[in-house]
Amino acid sequence: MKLLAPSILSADFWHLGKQVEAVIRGGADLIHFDVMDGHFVPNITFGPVLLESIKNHCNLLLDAHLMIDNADMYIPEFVKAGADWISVHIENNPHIHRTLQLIKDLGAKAGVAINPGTSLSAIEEALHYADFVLLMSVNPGFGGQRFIERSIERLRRLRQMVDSINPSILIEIDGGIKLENLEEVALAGADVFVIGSGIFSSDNVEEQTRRIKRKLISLEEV
Ligand SMILES: O=C(CO)[C@H](O)[C@H](O)COP(=O)(O)O
Repeated sequence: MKLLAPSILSADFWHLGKQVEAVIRGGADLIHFDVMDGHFVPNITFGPVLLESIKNHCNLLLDAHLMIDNADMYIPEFVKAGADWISVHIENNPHIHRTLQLIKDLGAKAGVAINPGTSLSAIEEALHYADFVLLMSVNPGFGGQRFIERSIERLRRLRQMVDSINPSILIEIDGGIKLENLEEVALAGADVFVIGSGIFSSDNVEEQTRRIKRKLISLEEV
């Protein structure tokens, strides 16, 4: 199963509700939230209040990618606000077992996220207890960046690691994914596709979501 997770980071916030409705009609599986604190990454976005207001009008799973320091302190608030999936970074969460367990104990799916410059070996141990891995294919902080080509090779290696250590884990890829490189990324082993500018920069967000979702469905049969 290939899942589509539009990232609202690139949405038009004046029309946020309408844009979320458009991706739902277009076939999105999750809504992805890029939570940034201006410390771990050089940008500031939003917190649990925004998730909560969307949760109240949306039946899709909400996927919160926490690019923040002191994640343990905020995880309960994100779960309370309606986050179904939460990912935290290996780079600034040294007690990753405890943090992932906290997410699971609160009833959400727990993901470990990894930056392009971090060796995959850093998450090997966490694969035994995570529900998903979020592989960054750009340096986190901003939407609309170019896909880092080496991510394909990393994705292939991660697929092998996951298949041998814990095949139930889903691999989510995030950054620079467009309709044009979807096939290459899917064939390298991704299960969940976070797409921001590749959806929200379109004049027709609903149709663009539908095109991407159709492509993902066709790739499930490959
Ligand atoms: O995590 C992110 C940035 O830190 C974004 O989710 C990611 O970059 C998606 O945006 P785009 O599809 O435009 O690259």
